[in-house]
Amino acid sequence: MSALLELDAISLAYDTPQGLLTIVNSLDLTLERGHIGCLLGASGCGKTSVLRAIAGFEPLRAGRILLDKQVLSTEHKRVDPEHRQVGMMFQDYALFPHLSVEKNVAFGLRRWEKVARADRVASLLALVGLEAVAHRYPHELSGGQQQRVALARAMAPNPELLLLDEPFSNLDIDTRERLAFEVRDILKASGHTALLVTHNQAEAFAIADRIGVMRSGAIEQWDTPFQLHKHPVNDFVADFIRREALMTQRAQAYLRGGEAGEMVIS
Ligand SMILES: Nc1ncnc2c1ncn2[C@@H]1O[C@H](COP(=O)(O)OP(=O)(O)OP(=O)(O)O)[C@@H](O)[C@H]1O
Repeated sequence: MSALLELDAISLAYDTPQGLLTIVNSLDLTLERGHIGCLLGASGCGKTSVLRAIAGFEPLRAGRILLDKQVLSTEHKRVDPEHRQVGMMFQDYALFPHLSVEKNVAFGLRRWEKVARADRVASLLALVGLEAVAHRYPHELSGGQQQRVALARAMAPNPELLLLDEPFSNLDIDTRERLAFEVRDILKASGHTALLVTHNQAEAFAIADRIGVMRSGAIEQWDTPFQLHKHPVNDFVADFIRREALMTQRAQAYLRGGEAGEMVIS
């Protein structure tokens, strides 16, 4: 395995009327190619800011962001979002209401040759199980279907890295975890590397190969779900993980699979 995404001591801050507000201070993270990473933490700890910085929407105050060894951001340099090979799926899905499912997915492929574009859209719709609704409009879909359109649209140009901001937050609680497993299967089937943020532990444990537990702009532990559960590095991580011990049976089954990440239903 090789590192695809590297955050090397990144710092982020916002200009506010009260002065410069530092949100993230010297954060490190390495995500392997083909892995699904997840930033997990309470509201306001800086998860979305980190995602936006990786997408190129926020400047760095210090540190470096590298994708496949290419420097995307430093304090002095910022590659434009559209030139980063990074796809982002937003919390509200941001689907185009006047475009059909098919056309939403094809949106980022406008420069592709017609036949190649149609093939790509068809294979993505098959992957996310939406062939039957290809001609419907977003308002004619369930929340889960809309989420899968948004995922297919983000995956369409085949970005090196997918960023997913609270991808399940608009769905009801019963649907969330099921879809987290479904999205994991889709990402694994397509071989995509992805980083998502959530404040929901069951979702994180359902989907991720690596989870970063965040507190106040820092990652306390970046590890496998199994290690986080069994060997938290400090009291904060231990409390955080145990506090949400109401994880569903499927997440627990995934954990029982240990390091291999296989689901063990017992
Ligand atoms: N443009 C901005 N200007 C000033 N402060 C901001 C800005 N964007 C975010 N913040 C602040 O930065 C902190 C981190 O915000 P961020 O959205 O990254 O956190 P988060 O962990 O993703 O939270 P949530 O789970 O609620 O989305 C918060 O205190 C937020 O109020």
